[in-house]
Formats: sequence, structure tokens, C-alpha cells
Amino acid sequence: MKLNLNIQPLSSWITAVNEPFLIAGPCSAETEEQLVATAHLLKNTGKVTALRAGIWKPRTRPGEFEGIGSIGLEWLKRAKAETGLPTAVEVATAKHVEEALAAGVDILWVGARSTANPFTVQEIADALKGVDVPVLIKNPVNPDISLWIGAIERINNAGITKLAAIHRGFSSYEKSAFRNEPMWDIAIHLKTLAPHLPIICDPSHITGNRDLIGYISQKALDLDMQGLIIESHIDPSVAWTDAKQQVTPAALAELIDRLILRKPEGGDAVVKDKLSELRGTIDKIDDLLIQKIAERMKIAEQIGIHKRDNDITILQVNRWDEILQKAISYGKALQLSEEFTEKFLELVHSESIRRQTAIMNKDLAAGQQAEKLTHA
Ligand SMILES: O=C(O)C(=O)C[C@]1(C(=O)O)C=C[C@@H](O)C=C1
Repeated sequence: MKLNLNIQPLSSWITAVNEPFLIAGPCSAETEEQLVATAHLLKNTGKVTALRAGIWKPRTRPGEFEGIGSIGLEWLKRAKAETGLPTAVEVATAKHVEEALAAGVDILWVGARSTANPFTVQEIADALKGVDVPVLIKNPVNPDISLWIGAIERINNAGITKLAAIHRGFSSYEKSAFRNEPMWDIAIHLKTLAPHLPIICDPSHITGNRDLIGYISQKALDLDMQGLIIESHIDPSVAWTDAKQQVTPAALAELIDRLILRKPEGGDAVVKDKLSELRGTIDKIDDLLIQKIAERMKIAEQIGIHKRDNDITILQVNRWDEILQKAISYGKALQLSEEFTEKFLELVHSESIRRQTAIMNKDLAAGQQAEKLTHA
């Protein structure tokens, strides 16, 4: 089901949007000189739509630099006055919201740790009532789309219609090449639930590594995200925070130049015809897939009846393993990845188990209903 959000398109709240829509600036405002000089260099690239800088920094461990605080608002004012760039800061409390608005900050964003906490989001939402300011909402640190949606709804319910989501990746205990796992599926899911909600990608926090920012940026644009927020510092080697993921304004300009901008629709009649011909073939194959899966489920149900009548267990690990291994090697021969074949068949297998469970014991209907509610 689609989300019921009242949202204005990005173009209505940011005039003269660069392509791609780009928010850039240092992870943290450190000194007035660093911020203002970075802002000038960013402005001169001609590629930046708005200037970001963290002044209140939520740090995981105590004792680290926690942001320069309210004085940074004065520096942002100066940077804006000199460059004309609208400014953006992270807010995490009602006091931050009030101070940022009083200082004329143009765009506010809610950080990943705040999004994970509904009390914090509600406090921010309450402080935003009656205010007309764009707000960007980062995904929560944990891969929970409901928290992300909940935060977006709370801010929207406060009357904020200039809204966008920021995809900054998710914490993971597993070792990874990324600082935060992109888990693109979650952002894609959000996009399908709220097609009009702009999503801005934050490749700096996803990668934690400036060498991978271009790759993630391109992928985000190819997934039809509406913009990028990238950390840029006049001299990343001496940055007080996130030194490894910041790029100089010059490197940022080169990175943006290398990106290929694609559109959801496009091309002449020949291009469109070719696309619809290929899509027609996909539709036919999908019909066959669904037919075949339905047929397979009917057979699984027959097996279920047979198992019930002969007191045989539903789960058959050896048989299942045999099916899986055979399918994986067949899939490989047809250029399907092991991961894909396994994921796909696991879904089929669990549906087959669900159906056999229902056949095996009618009393389980109530139990299955409970399981459904648990997983909803
Ligand atoms: O072979 C069986 O016993 C089945 O019920 C079929 C099936 C399947 O859907 O592939 C389902 C459950 C078992 O764990 C193994 C395989």
C-alpha cells in the first residue's frame, strides 16, 4: 500500500537545481575560515545547489569532537551571504531547530541516530509546527524501513511538505567494504511506497571511503534517486571528523563530471519501441513463471496430503539440499548467480512448507495467522 504523504516536488522548493541536485560541504564546521573557504570553492565548481555543515555532531563515543555548536550558525550565515548558497544543517533537538531557523538555515536534516528514536523525531516535529522549511530525513542506523517511514510521517504530520529522504546506508555487524551497508532494497522499497518522495543518496556515509563515492553515486542515480549529499573539505587530510570520506571541492567537481545522468523515460520512437518490445517479452515470461510456480505449489500440496496420510515430516532437509544444489549448478550454467538461485528457491520452499503445514493440521490455521502477524 502506498504511503499517504503530502509532498511538494523538489523543484518547487529548491530553485536553480544543479544536475544532479547536490548538497556538499564539510562533515563538520571546524573554523570560520575552513567553512567559508570551502563554501567559495564549492560555489565556484558551479555544481553545488546547497552547502552542508555539521555543527552539532552525534558521536558514538564520548570524548570525540561533538561539533562546534551554535557559533557555527554565524559562520554558515557568512558563507551564505558571500556565496549565495542555501545552507543545510543536522538538527537533533527542538533547541537545534529553533536556533537553526532563527539563524536563517534553509534546509534541516534529521540524522540516522535521531530517526531511530521516535521520541526525538516527535520533538523535532513539534518544533517544526507552523514552519515552512525543507527537511531531509536520513534512514535510521538499523535496517528498519518502518522507523524511516515513521519519521517521515511524523515530520509530514507536523505540516512539513518540502520533504526528502536521505539514504545513508545501515549499520552492520558483518565486516564490509562499506562503512554502512547500502542495502539498496530498503531504499527501493521506500521509493515504491512513496513514489513522489525524493530520495537523496549520501555516498560519503555509505562508503566511508572517498575512492568509492563515485561508484555509489552512479548507482544511486541509476536507481532514480533525486540527488546526492557529499562531504567536501578544503583539506580532507586535516579534517577533524570523517577525514577518509571527504573530498576536496576540485575532486568533487571531477567526480560529478564523470557521472552519467539517466532519465526514467527518454529516447525517440525507435528507442521506445525497442523498450516496449522487450518489456512485452518480460511480461510473457513472468506469466509463465507465475503459472509454473502455481503448478509447483499444487504438487507440493499433493505431497503434503501424502505426508499427512503417512505420518511423514514436512521438512526434508536432504531432499531440499539435493533440490537446491541441483538448481544452483543448473542456474550457474545459465549465468544465474548462486545467491540469486538460493534466495529465489528459499522463498518457494518456505511457501511450500507453509501450505503443507496448513494441510497437515487444520488447527494450525490460528498459529499461521499468529506467525503472519509476527512478521508483519
Ligand atoms: O520433497 C518434499 O518432500 C516436498 O515436500 C517438496 C519440498 C519443496 O517444495 O521443494 C518441500 C518441503 C521439503 O522440505 C522438501 C522439498
